[in-house]
Amino acid sequence: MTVTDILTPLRAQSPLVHCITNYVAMNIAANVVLAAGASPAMLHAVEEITDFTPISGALTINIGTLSAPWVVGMISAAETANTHNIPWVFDPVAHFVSNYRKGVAQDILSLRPTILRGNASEILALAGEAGSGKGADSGDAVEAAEAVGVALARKFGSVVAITGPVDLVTDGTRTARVAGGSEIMPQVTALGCSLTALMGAYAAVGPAFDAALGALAHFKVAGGMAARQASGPGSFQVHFLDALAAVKPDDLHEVVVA
Ligand SMILES: Nc1ncnc2c1ncn2[C@@H]1O[C@H](COP(=O)(O)OP(=O)(O)OP(=O)(O)O)[C@@H](O)[C@H]1O
Ligand SMILES: Cc1ncsc1CCO
Ligand SMILES: [Mg+2]
Repeated sequence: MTVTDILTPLRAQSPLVHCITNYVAMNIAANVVLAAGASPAMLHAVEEITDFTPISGALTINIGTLSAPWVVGMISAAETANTHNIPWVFDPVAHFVSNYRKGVAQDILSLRPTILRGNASEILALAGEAGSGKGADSGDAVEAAEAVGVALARKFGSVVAITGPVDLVTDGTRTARVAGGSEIMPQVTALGCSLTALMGAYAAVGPAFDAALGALAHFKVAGGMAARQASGPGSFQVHFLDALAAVKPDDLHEVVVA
């Protein structure tokens, strides 16, 4: 399967991406979206949703550091996106760590995100399967979550992206895998959250499956480039932003393996 070139229109249009994300991810996610070529805005107050979500090219919702007032904003933003046909991406960070978070994740999922993006432990737990996730970090293999990913895609009409050493994306019928990147990537916090934000930018300019695949490939290519320059997780972050900006549309085909 080849990657449809959505990166060219992404950079040409630089879509506005409304990101509701966590305190850990806000800065790096905004920098990732900018480096790739789009325009992020981080806001979550329910009072701003009716003005802001409809003028955005896409919405992303990440529950990494949630609290009750934020949840009201998240639900309102997802409903507003649905009303206005704005694509939105859901990242159910560590939703299995508390009953509260579990319930919030199911409430947001029931609103049928355009794309669901999580690590293998998060995707497994959405279907009630006990995995080995440790907080925000995955303890499960992507392959172990594949069947659940396909079932969730069919149930909610979402494209499901499961990340790890080899990423998997499915719409319930088609499946593609993306290899590459670097073992340093999970050692840098909030890179998955940043990928969710970038997926929003891709979804603003292309169909959901192609958008998810394009964003996954963009991360893997940039991760590989950055790892060749970096001497550890710290310098990796700097090189990763440079690499995201340097990636060319044709580079993305190299990492799609099936
Ligand atoms: N072992 C690995 N080798 C290569 N790439 C990896 C590896 N683990 C993760 N990645 C890549 O790192 C990026 C983030 O995926 P990951 O599964 O770590 O997200 P996450 O657990 O949600 O992260 P976070 O919650 O810290 O934001 C993806 O692009 C993924 O392909
Ligand atoms: C470490 C961490 N804790 C809550 S959100 C987050 C960022 C990675 O998901
Ligand atoms: Mg995550």
